[in-house]
Amino acid sequence: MAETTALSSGSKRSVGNRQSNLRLLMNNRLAAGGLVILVAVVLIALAAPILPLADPDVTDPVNRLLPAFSEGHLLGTDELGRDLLSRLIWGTRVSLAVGLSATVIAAFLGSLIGLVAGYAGGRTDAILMRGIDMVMAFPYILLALAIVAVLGPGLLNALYAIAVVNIPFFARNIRGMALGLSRREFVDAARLSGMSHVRILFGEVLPNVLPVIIITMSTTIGWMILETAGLSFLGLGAQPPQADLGSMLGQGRKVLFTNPHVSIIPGLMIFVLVMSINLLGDGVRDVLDPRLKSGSLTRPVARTAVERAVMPGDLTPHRDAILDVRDLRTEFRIGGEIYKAVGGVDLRVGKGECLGVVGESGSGKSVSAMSIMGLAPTPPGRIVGGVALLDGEDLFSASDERIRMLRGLSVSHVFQDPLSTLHPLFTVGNQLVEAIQAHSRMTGSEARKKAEALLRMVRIPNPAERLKAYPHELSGGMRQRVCIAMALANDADVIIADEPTTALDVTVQAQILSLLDRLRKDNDTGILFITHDFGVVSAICDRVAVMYAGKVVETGATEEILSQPAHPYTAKLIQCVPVLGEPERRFGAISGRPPVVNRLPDGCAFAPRCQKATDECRKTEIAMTELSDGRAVRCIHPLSAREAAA
Ligand SMILES: Nc1ncnc2c1ncn2[C@@H]1O[C@H](COP(=O)(O)OP(=O)(O)OP(=O)(O)O)[C@@H](O)[C@H]1O
Repeated sequence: MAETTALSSGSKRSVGNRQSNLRLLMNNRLAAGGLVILVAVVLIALAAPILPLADPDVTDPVNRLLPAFSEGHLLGTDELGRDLLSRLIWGTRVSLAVGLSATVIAAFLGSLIGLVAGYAGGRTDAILMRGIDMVMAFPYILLALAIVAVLGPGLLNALYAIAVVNIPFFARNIRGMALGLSRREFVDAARLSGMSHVRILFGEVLPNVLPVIIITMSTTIGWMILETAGLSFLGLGAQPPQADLGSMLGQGRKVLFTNPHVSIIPGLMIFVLVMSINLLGDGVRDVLDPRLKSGSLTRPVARTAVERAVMPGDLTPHRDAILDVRDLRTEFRIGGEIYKAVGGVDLRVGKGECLGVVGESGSGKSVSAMSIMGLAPTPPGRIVGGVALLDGEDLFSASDERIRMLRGLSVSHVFQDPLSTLHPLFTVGNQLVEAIQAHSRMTGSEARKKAEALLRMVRIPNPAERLKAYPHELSGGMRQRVCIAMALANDADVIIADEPTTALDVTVQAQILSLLDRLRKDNDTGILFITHDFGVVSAICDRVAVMYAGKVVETGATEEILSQPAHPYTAKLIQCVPVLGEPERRFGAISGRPPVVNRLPDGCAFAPRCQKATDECRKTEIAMTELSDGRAVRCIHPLSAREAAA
C-alpha cells in the first residue's frame, strides 16, 4: 500500500514536472513560436497522404512553370509541370524524416562513444577520441561528399553521411561530461557497492548526461536538415523523381531568374523549418538547464528587486538598533509557483551586539540576511514587503549607487565557504587591497599596510608573507580569517556572518568565534550570526531569533532562551545539541520535515510536527506574543517552565 502511494506520488510529481517544464517553455515566446510553427509543419507533412494533393511526381509539360495562385496549382508548377504545393509538402516530409533519423543515429552512436571513452578513460579513451579527432580533421561537407561518393548517391546514403559527420559533436560533448561524472562520489559509491560497469554507465552516468544529449539533439537537428538539403541540392541526396527540399531547390536553380518562385518556395520552407527548430531547441536547452529554471534567460541582476505592495508607515528605528529589519518578506517565483522563503521577519541588531539567527536548513535564515543588502538573486527572488533600516536609512528605498557604496563599507558579509568567496587566481593581498581601495582613496602601499594590519588583527601569523599567498595555499581556518579581515577592511557597522564556522573543525571554529567576539567588542560592530547550531549560539550571541518556515518563532536573550525555551521547536533544537560529559543524554530528533514554502499549511507551520498542537493551532496565523521585555514567542501553547526544564 505504502509502495502504491509512493509510486502514485512519484508519478504525480513527474507529471507536475512535465507541466512546469512545458509552462517554462511557453513562457519563452520565441521557443513557443518555434514550437507552434514546427507542430503545424509536422502535422501538414504527416497528413500528406490524406490531403487532396496532386501526385507530386506526375509531370504535365503543358502546364509547366505556372506561377503561384494558378488555377488548380496554389503554388504553381515546376519546369516539368509538377504541382509545387504537393512536392513541397511531400518534400518537407522527406527532409524532416531524414534530418530526424540522422540526428537519432548521430546522437546514439556519438553519445555511446562519448560515454564509454569518458567513463573508461586511459587507452580506450585515447583510441576512441583519436578516431573522433580524425573524423573532425576533415571539413565536414567534404567528408559527407566523400562518404556519398563511396556509397553512391541516394537519400539513405546521404542520411548515413550526415549522421557520421555529426557523431563527433555528440561524442566530444558527452565524453567531457562522462569524464567528470566518473570521478564523482556517487559513481565511486556505486563501484564500491559492486555494481557492474555497464549498470553504472547506464544507471548512474547516462541519466546525468541525458539532458545534454537532448539539448545537443534539439540544437543540431536543424543543422542536419540543412546539410541533407545541401547534399540533395548537389544531386547526391534525393534522386528524381523523389522530392526533398534540397533537390527542389537544386531543380529551381536552373530557372532562378525567369521563374524564381520554383526555388524561393522550398528555400523559404527550409528557412522556416530550420528557424523554428532552432528557436525551439534554444528554448528546450533553457528549460533543461537548472540554472535557468526561473524561465528567464537573463542572469540575476545586481540587486534584489523590491516590489512592496504596501509601503511601510513608521520608519523610526528601534532606539538601540544599528540594523532594524521589520516584517521582511522575500519570495521566489519559479514557473508559476511562489515560494515564500521569508514571510514577515523582524530582526534587530544593536551596536556591538551579536544576534544569532537559528533554524533548520531551509527556514529562510540566509535569504533573510541576503535580502538586507539586496543579495538574494533576482530573478527569481523579490522583496515584497517590509523594511530594513540601517542607522535609520531604509535600504529598500535606497538607490543602486547607494547600496553599492554601503556594501562592504557599512555592512559586510562573511559566508560559509571561504573558497567560493575568495578569487582563486589572485593573492590574498590583492583581494584585501581591492576591498580596502573600493571604499577609500588610499594609495597601493597604504592599502597594503592596512591589509597587513588586518591579517595581524585576525591573528594570522607572518602577515607580510601571507599577503603573497593564494587562497589554496592557506588552511580552511586561515581562509575564513582572511574573509573576516576583508569584512573588517572598512570598519563596517554590521557584519552578516552566514554560518562562517560550519565548514571548519571544532578547534578552528572556537578560534573564529572568539575572534569575532573580540572584534565586535573592540570595534562596536553589530553581528548578525546565522547558524543552525545552538552550541555556537551560546558561545557568541547576546540574543537569538529562532526561525521556522520563513518566520521568527521565538526571540529573546540567549541565556533565557537556552534555559527556558518557550516554543516547542526551540526546545527541540536545543535538545539536538550534544553536551560534553553527558554520554547518557538522548537527542530529541524532530520528527517529520519542515514544510515546503510554496505550500505552507494554515495556522502554525510547525503544528504537524508539534506534540502540543491542537486544532486551534491549525486554524489561523499565529501572532507573536510578548512574554517579557525583548522576549516573544509565536505559539498559543508555549512551554511552561516545568516542560522547558524537562
Ligand atoms: N536562489 C533561489 N531560488 C529559489 N529558491 C531559493 C533560492 N534560494 C533559497 N531558496 C529557497 O528559500 C528557502 C529558504 O532558503 P535559505 O537558504 O534562506 O534557508 P537557510 O535557513 O539559510 O538554510 P541553510 O541552513 O541550509 O542555508 C528554501 O526553501 C530555499 O529552497
